[in-house]
Amino acid sequence: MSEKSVIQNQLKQLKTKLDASINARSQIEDDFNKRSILLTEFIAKLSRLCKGLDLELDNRLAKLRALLKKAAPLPDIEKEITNLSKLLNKQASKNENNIRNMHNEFHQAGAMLQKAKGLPPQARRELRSLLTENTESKDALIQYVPKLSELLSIYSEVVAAKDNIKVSGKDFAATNGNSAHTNNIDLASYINKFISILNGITLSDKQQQKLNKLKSDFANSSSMDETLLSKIVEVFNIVAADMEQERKTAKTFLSTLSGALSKVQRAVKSTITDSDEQKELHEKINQKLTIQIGEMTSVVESATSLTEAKAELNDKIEGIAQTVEAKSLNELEYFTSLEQQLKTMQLKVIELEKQSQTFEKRLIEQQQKSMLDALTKLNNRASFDEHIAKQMVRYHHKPFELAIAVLDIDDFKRINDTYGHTAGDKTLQVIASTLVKSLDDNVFIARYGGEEFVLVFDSLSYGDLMVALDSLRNNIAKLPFKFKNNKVSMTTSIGVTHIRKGDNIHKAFERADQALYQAKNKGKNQVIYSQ
Ligand SMILES: Nc1nc2c(ncn2[C@@H]2O[C@H](COP(=O)(O)OP(=O)(O)OP(=O)(O)O)[C@@H](O)[C@H]2O)c(=O)[nH]1
Repeated sequence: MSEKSVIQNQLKQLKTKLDASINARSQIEDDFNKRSILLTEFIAKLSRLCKGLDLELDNRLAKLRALLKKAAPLPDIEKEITNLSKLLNKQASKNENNIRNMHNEFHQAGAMLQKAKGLPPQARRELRSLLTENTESKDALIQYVPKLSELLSIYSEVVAAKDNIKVSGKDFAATNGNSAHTNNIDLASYINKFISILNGITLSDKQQQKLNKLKSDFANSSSMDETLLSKIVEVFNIVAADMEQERKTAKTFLSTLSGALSKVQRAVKSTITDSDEQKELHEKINQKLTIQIGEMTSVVESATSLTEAKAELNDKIEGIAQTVEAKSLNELEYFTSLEQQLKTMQLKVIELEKQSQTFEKRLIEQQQKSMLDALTKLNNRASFDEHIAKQMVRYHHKPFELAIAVLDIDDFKRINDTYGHTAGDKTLQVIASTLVKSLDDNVFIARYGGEEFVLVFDSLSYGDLMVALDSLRNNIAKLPFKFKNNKVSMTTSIGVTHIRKGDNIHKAFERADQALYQAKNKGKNQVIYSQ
């Protein structure tokens, strides 16, 4: 083999090693890309979950997403993640404060009730055990705060009324001899007020069943006795049990979230350290290579004969080959360790994804629940407000046959008074399901409150609307209700109007309500259209 071909051969081998080294390098780059995609996905998920919690948190997450999108340097990303962690902690302590206030409110009201005179012994015992059980502050749900406060104030009102009734009952009895009558009137209004509050509470399925049972027991109570007060205490217990459950779920989720975030933070940090060390090592190897190549050039320049040059060049090429080999080896090690980290991170993201899916599902369920009426399972008033607001926006953008109908059950009070509240509830449920069965799927149906329903039609002209509503009215009138062996028929009055140019929700609703009023005045069981 000639000297030239030996050198060519060695150069060829050298080139193959350099190619391998370039390949390893591009694999590392791919790996970096995969990592940042994972991190981006993670942050996107985090943003979705935290959306609306806090404006600053939303902004910080948006900033982090922007950094990831433009592939900003890792230290910048790490800094932003640290800020985010701090903010999440701040958010958590803000929540804690709210909860602590709520907790104090709960206890103050409880203490006040304990002082109330004439509290039956059983209710007093249960109240005491409720307060003792709840001495520790909870991570309870803020949305229950107003409901609980309302319940508490009603509870105190009932207790106060109980005392007043006793006193005024005596006075009344002295002059009139009819204290029982006064008692019943006050009791009915408290029961109605209390029931309408209970209707606004939506709990988990298990606790909701208990609450519904209590609601009907409560409605059937006829005297301000010990059982009635102990039932109110039971309502507290049920709500408190649901709050406890909610607290546990939220706590687990938040700790998983912050755990996952700190793991990601650690992974990003270790990537930075790794890549810094890697950079240093590469620089050293490159320096060594430059020196070795420089030495090769000076060998060629100072060589006096080809043989001398050949021997020296062989040595130098050997040296360079070893350096390149060391470089590839080092890159391979780095690649393997990165791959390992990537796998770990992938697992963490999968785990987090599962957790966030469960949490998201729960949030959606809760949101849906809060848009449904607990008794009839129809949309509730909040849901109607949201629906009609959207329809009005659509209408003002491009008018269409949008109509609102208000439907009210005739003489409903009679059912409650004659057959009891449970019969009244059952009637509401049967009428609700008749509305669903009688109307097309595209009609929006909601329980507006009490015995009043609201319907939204989005494609019927006057004639078709009146046919649909009259047939609905007829279907309800034909329902074969039977209470305490008596056949009872129920009728409804309906007021309806189309939305006009220049209408707002309030004006249109008022017009439908006026039409309903006319229907009632003209003898009930009819549909009146307002122009
Ligand atoms: N059972 C039951 N009754 C309810 C509920 N919400 C409201 N009510 C009762 O519905 C009745 C409504 O009575 P009124 O407003 O006098 O109306 P009405 O008897 O239907 O009379 P008209 O509307 O004039 O035909 C009251 O007795 C309320 O207590 C509920 O969720 N369940």
